[in-house]
Amino acid sequence: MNAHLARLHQIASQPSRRIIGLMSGTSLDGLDVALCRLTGHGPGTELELEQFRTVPYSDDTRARIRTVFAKEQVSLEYLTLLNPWLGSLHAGAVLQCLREWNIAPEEIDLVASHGQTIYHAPQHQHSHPDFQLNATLQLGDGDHVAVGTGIITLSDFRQKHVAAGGEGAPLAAYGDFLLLSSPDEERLLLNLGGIANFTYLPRAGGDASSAFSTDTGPGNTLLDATVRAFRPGLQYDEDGRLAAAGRVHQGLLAALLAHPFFVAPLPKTTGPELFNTDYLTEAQQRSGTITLPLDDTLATLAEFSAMGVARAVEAAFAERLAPTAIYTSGGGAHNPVLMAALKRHLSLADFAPTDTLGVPGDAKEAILFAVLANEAVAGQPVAIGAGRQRVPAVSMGKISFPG
Ligand SMILES: Nc1ncnc2c1ncn2[C@@H]1O[C@H](COP(=O)(O)OP(=O)(O)OP(=O)(O)O)[C@@H](O)[C@H]1O
Ligand SMILES: CC(=O)N[C@H]1[C@@H]2OC[C@@H](O2)[C@@H](O)[C@@H]1O[C@H](C)C(=O)O
Repeated sequence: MNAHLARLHQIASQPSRRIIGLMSGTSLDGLDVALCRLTGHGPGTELELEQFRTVPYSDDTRARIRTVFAKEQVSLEYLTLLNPWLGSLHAGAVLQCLREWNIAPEEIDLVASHGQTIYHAPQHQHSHPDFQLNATLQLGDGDHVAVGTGIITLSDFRQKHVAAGGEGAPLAAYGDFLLLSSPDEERLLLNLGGIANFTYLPRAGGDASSAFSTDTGPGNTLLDATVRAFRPGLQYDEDGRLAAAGRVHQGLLAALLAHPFFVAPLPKTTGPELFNTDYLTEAQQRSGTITLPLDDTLATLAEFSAMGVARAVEAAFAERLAPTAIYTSGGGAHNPVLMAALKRHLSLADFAPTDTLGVPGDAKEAILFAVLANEAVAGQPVAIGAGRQRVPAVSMGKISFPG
């Protein structure tokens, strides 16, 4: 037997595994590195987050990714070069973290690498009628991560989801279901990243077929892009200070919300391919607000993100009360203006960070991929959302051996 296959067999048979989850989201702030000890698999999975660090991206790395990120037309040569380059960069980041944590690569069982989403093209969003299909592309080749770290690596998690009828996202529901279901309450887990999404979790032991996750629209992506455009040098509106000084412009808000995405059935996904500065400019033109001051624009964009969330929650729970326990994660949870708007629109809910459930919000998505890798080697396809379109019961991740 191939020695790596034998090692993988042994890893799959262990009672627990040490898995490094890697995630780099749409905000391009850096690579999230979560060293997880996962005991068991399936709904009984126990997580111990041993270490977590975000390895910041340099301006050069950000610039390289932005050269192709969410763009319809790019240089194919550049894209080809970026794929192994990012894989090697991510491998280097893993080794750097392991050195800091005083852990040898041999002590790690698996790396679970999401890669960098470069383009997300669900059928409802892309513009090519020749292709009646969903597609999504993540770069950061898994073989490069495996060879660079010497650790068996699972990567490219989203393709199986697409192949089985999903949009390739959000995958959050699969990990949330395994780690965060509670017998005591139904939950909404709200992630406020570049794009916002939520997972609905029925009570543990209840009807798993009703669990699902959906994107709701922009989280921080339009806020960040606007700050970057008006204030070069700033990456985002820290603590929502600029937005807090502004006022919501109802005309611009209505123009921003006038898109079919907000009335499309759940679950659905989106990305900065749609929600970008062109989207904002077009809404400003329609509402005559091109000259609106920056603080008012940001206040309106925060309200827009919150209303996207509120509309998706209303759509999901049109026939009954929505769960009142909402647990937040992602960078937007640190934005008080966004949080205040959410609390106004979902006034019956109690909000708490996922940290109170033992899952630090900033690490949650990196942990998700460690959990998916754990299921792929030791568990079963995660069966949730049955009967709902676009929530296939699959195990995810492609396996790369280091030699
Ligand atoms: N103190 C803060 N005040 C305001 N906004 C903040 C603060 N801290 C983080 N953010 C916001 O959170 C963003 C980073 O969020 P996060 O890391 O969750 O995004 P991501 O993982 O890249 O996104 P996605 O989930 O879409 O992939 C920043 O770009 C910023 O907009
Ligand atoms: C295609 C893609 O990378 N989507 C991301 C993005 O960032 C947030 C939102 O849009 C979510 O759908 C997804 O990531 C998380 C980890 C998910 O799949 O659940």
